[in-house]
Amino acid sequence: MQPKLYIGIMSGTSLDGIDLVLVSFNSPKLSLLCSKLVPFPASLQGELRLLAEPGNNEVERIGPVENQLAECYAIGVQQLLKQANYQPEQISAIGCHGQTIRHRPSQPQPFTVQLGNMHLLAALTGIRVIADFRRKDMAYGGQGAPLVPAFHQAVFAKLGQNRAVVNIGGIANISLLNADGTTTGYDTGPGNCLMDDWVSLHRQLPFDKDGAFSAEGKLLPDLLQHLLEDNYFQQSAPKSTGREYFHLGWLQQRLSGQEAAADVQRTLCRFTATSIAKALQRPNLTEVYICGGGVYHPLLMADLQQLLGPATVQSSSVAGIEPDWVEAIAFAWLAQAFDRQLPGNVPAVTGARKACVLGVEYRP
Ligand SMILES: Nc1ncnc2c1ncn2[C@@H]1O[C@H](COP(=O)(O)OP(=O)(O)OP(=O)(O)O)[C@@H](O)[C@H]1O
Ligand SMILES: CC(=O)N[C@H]1[C@@H]2OC[C@@H](O2)[C@@H](O)[C@@H]1O[C@H](C)C(=O)O
Repeated sequence: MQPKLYIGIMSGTSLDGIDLVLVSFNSPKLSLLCSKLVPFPASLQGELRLLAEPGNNEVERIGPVENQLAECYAIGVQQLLKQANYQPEQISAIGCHGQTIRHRPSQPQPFTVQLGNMHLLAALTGIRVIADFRRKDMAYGGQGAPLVPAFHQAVFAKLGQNRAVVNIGGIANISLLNADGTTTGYDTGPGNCLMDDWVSLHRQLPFDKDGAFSAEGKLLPDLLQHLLEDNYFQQSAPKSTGREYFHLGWLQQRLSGQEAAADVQRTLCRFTATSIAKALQRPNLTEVYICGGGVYHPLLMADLQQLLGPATVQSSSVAGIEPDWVEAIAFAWLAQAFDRQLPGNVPAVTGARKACVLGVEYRP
């Protein structure tokens, strides 16, 4: 059978830009043909940041931003196809996550919002788009997140071994790929988002490059303890969260104001590592694969290795997938699962009442 080509588009909670991948699926094998990061224009990034904070006359602003997102996604698709030397007619579909601006899975009327005018994306690219992956899972009582565990299971699991995959983006999420073939997982809490907010406040940098700011500070054990006391960490799974919960205000409420800025940064790094490590505690865990931007923070990786040993903590690249592209590949994978009418959610992860085919089709 001819391999099928899919494009995956992910723009995550860090708001650094759009990850695009071109993937060839020749079931059960997949190969990454081309990848690209398209940064957000500063004005769109600013708008998205504001829309992700509740209460800024969002309704009037959402419309234009949805169109601008579609335009940016389409530019990325065109650049990706040019770079890889493919034509739109050769692509089966684009799997597009959209841009999350609100995620409230646990209130009496749960909802999640991913922006992006997917009709416009289909019209601009001439390619079918599969999007709106989260809301069907929610309609069946699920959290609508995390969705990557099904993909992690398909590519990283090995029967007889307890493995874990950890995505450390703005928010961190884990997939536990158990020796018996079952998969569980959830959002563990902040990944890089609080470190990003803190270094931006004190050093006017978008993120703590190579962990330099964290490395200047010392760990504040009382603050670490205080941060870990938040109710989110006591809740049992299924659970998922977002930047509307873990933001700068959340951190500032827990500070005395006497702390040195670098010490807070060091403690935030340990906080992310500890919340992940606590979630992964189990006998006979052998391999932990890390993806997402957190893999480039050396102190975070060292903290994780220290807390999780004797399991090995390594980049997902050792298992054959570059850490920068795991999430975008997952959305290409979810689009091909839609086309094959295969379930995309893992009910044991999201808490949904049933396994569902996820996504909605937008035709050009
Ligand atoms: N060299 C580096 N040193 C330290 N941190 C880095 C480095 N490169 C990337 N990061 C971190 O990774 C983040 C981006 O990660 P990623 O692109 O995985 O997030 P995302 O996909 O937007 O988020 P999410 O998975 O929550 O949707 C940056 O904001 C930064 O904190
Ligand atoms: C609502 C939403 O967009 N959640 C994201 C976010 O970023 C990481 C974590 O929080 C995860 O739950 C999810 O993304 C991945 C792709 C997921 O659904 O698996």
